Amino acid sequence: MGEVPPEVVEEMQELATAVPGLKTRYKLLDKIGEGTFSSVYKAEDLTGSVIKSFSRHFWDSGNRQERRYVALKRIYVTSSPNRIYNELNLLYMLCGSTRVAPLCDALRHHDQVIAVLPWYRHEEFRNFYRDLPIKGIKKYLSELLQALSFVHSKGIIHRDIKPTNFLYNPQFGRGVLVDFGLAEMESDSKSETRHGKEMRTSENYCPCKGEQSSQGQTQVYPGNHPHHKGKQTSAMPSAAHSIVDLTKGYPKHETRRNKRANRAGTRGFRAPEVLMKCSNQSTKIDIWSVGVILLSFLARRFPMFQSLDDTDSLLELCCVFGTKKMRKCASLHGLGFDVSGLEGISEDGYKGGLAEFIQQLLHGEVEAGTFPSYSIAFETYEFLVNRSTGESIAPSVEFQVAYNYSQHDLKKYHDEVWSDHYWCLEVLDQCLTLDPHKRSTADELLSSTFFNELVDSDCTEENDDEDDVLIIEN
Ligand SMILES: Nc1ncnc2c1ncn2[C@@H]1O[C@H](COP(=O)(O)OP(=O)(O)OP(=O)(O)O)[C@@H](O)[C@H]1O
Repeated sequence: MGEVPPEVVEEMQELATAVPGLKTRYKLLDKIGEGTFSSVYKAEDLTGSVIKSFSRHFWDSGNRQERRYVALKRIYVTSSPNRIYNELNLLYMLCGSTRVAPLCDALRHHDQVIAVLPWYRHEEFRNFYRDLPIKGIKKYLSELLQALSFVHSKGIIHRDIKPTNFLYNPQFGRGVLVDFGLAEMESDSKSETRHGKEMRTSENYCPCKGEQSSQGQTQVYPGNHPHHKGKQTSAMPSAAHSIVDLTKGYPKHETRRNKRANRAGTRGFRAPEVLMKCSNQSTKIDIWSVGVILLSFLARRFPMFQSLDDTDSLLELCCVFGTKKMRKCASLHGLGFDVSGLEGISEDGYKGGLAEFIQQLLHGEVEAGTFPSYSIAFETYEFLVNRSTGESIAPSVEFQVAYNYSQHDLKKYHDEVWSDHYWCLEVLDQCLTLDPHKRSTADELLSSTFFNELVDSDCTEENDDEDDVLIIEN
């Protein structure tokens, strides 16, 4: 570890003083992260109790000393007690998976709250997303989806899936989900239900719920119940809630009530139903964010979407998917969608779907000659061009030299890599499906052909919480 800057040393001293008892159990070593709601420090577990109780969560790098390190997350005093309680409580519920960072210990003194997690040696996404080969992307996604499968099985939505919240080590092929600061129980996210009571009002009802039930079991709402036909009750939505009118803004004298829903998350990663204030949000919002990460890998862009507000974010999606699909998606959530005055947005978006979108992005880089022709990007580009034109691009000389491949090996390599790309694009389409009810679950994705070769090796997640012991002290 390099030299710790004096201001960080001072900050750590202040923290050790602010929380009596901390010094005897943990030795603060460095600051490793700073987010909106917390600062994170690397520390040594002086008593060894954390590692003893949570040993299976620590990644073995071959360096035994590393297994003594923990991460101390100091939650800022500006966070509301409810928020802190929510995060710690959810972390506690999620102790049973090695792909979710467990809460090993928690310290509190007055308004100072510290969560203790194992420390994970990981690589920053920015340093590897351009170069991870397709097999590496497969492993990354499999780790992330297994973490989500576990989280979702507990009925919890993470709400903030993004690369900085999934600590991944490309060398070990292991990843762990962190930061449950925005997470919530799926049942709570549906603002129609509070304290177990159904509260259907026009602000919190989303018609997609009816759509969902028509796809699964039938659910009767006053508006479509035979006895209520023609008798609109005031609590039911009469028409679209509000029009997402991207050109004209909102009507000045809007009489319809605005929709209310949880919109927490990080820009660029939020699912369309979050942007459209759907009150029937589910664990599928996390799957959308997985799709955005996968898009970054394949198109070599990070961040992929950068808009500052919800309207611009919807426009970005509109550029990719086209107005027809976005209108359909909006109507699912009881909204209109009007972009008639805007130029350059087509009805159909990329006709060849996400594959064509990625091809276009990579094409710019091919033209600029910014990536080597034996990289993952070149493989992806080659596959996409071949897919759209049916013509194979001749394997580059650099490629053959770099991998020392004979023609026979090259063909075998291509068959394998291309089938990986084919199935990978299928996973991408399933994640980035606009209709959340048609979007796949983490379990469905994990059983797709793309992950077949990993099934035997690592899709068996142990789920026995027994040896995880939580010690909470004031
Ligand atoms: N257990 C850990 N091991 C190693 N590094 C960690 C660990 N937990 C967090 N970090 C580092 O600290 C950063 C911030 O942590 P975290 O996301 O939990 O805080 P946050 O305040 O909620 O952040 P944000 O506002 O970005 O969501 C992470 O991106 C990561 O780099």
